[in-house]
Amino acid sequence: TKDHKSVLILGGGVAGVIAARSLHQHGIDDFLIIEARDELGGRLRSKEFGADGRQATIELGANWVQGTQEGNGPVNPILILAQKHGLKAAKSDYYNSIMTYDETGLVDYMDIFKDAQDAYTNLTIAAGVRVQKRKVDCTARTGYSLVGAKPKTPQEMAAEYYIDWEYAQTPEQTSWIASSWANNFTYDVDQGGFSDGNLLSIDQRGFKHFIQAEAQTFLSPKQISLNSTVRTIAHSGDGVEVTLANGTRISGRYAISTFSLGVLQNDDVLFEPPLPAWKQEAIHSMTMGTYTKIFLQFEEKFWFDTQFALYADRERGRYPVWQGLDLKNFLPGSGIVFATVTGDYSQRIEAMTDAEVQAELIDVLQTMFPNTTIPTPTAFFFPRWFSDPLYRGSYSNWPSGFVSPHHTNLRANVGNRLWFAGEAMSIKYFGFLHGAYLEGLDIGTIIAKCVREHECKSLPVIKDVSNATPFVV
Ligand SMILES: Cc1cc2nc3c(=O)[nH]c(=O)nc-3n(C[C@H](O)[C@H](O)[C@H](O)COP(=O)(O)OP(=O)(O)OC[C@H]3O[C@@H](n4cnc5c(N)ncnc54)[C@H](O)[C@@H]3O)c2cc1C
Repeated sequence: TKDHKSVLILGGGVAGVIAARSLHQHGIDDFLIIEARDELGGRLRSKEFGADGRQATIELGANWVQGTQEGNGPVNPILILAQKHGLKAAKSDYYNSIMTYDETGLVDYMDIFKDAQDAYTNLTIAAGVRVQKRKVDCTARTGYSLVGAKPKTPQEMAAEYYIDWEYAQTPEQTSWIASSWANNFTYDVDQGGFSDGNLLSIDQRGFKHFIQAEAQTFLSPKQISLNSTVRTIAHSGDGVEVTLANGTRISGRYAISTFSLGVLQNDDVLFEPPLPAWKQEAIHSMTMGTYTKIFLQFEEKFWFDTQFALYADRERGRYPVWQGLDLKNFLPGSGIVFATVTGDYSQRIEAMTDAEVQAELIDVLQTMFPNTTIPTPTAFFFPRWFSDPLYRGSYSNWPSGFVSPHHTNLRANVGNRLWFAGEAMSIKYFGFLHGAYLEGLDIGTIIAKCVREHECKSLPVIKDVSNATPFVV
């Protein structure tokens, strides 16, 4: 055993760094962040992309501060950090700076696009009514159908997709109620949200800069162990012992696992003893979505001048959303454009070669721009989040079969010594950076109290998640 610490923080993403900062702020510095990669930031991952001499920093993972602040209302804590550390970001105009395409090229179907937004507003309002009436959750697809939105044409499906791509799963896979509150608590000022504004990081130090700079304000090198992959987490009433891939063992009185839901679901890290049944049920009942950005660089820009473009294919989810970076206020002259796919489509392309995916994208661009001969890109890249054993997807999404007690259990500690934090544990902001931040803050604060007072007050657990009314067959 190499070391003994008061607290082991497993994972150095936003939740891990902010948990560490909470401990520090409460006078506890005897902790160690154990991180598999060679830097802090987790799903804030940037990359130098482009042909030689024409490279730019692109974001493979999180890119937006989603929901900023309106007036003196509640502020997204990520915005505070971004401003504190001078992050360079541009205003993202999702709904106005957009052009629409289909299989015949440029076609204006903004009326359909607006109808889809109205349908989504109706969906969230109807979800609120269900909450008040204590009605059960259903899928967002059920919700859409009940508010009368039944997209059938490629344009209608693409317009609807422009809302659900954020959940990285289809309305069939997504909770009607939870997706609505997730939207409201981040974007809807009338419902206590931050704002409907979004800032896209174009900082050439990478979006990760804000969290790495924050870490530098309080962390010393001896509090971080990089390039250290955790294989097993042994936990008992006395503490936690972690074994790394190289055999090193590190122990702590407490541990906070901030690994993604996907990592917990796929046994990439083993718990000894295995996690209790109530915890496993919660872990496997939430879902991990995948959101994939596919980057292309060309010698010259030949595409739209708006920030976004929507492409309606006959197949729902086939390369529907495009974003240009070669724009004033973004990365002018970069020649970079990227498409986003999500969910099952992400998994599909992860199973293909880069060359195959590139060929499909060129094909779609050729359809969108029939009067241009699409040249060969000078650079091409997309990350494989779903297959990556450090993530197994991009972020969590709440399915309709996942009920509130499941969430209570997902968040709960196991015994007094093993705790959990990270975006998936945030009831209001699951999926988002600010969800990871607020969970790190909360659990770090709880553990600081545990360490100081030698006693821990557990989070609630519901051992048997049961129906209010039994099934009668
Ligand atoms: C493609 C994509 C786009 C996104 N877009 C946005 C966005 O625009 N805005 C937004 O708010 N959110 C966005 N998100 C979500 C946001 O990135 C996450 O919610 C947040 O970064 C999660 O932070 P975390 O600390 O909970 O987890 P993580 O960042 O996953 O931190 C966990 C850490 O554990 C490490 N780890 C994993 N396994 C091991 C192991 N065995 N041993 C040691 N270390 C390990 C990982 O390397 C990681 O650093 C996006 C995510 C992705 C992937």
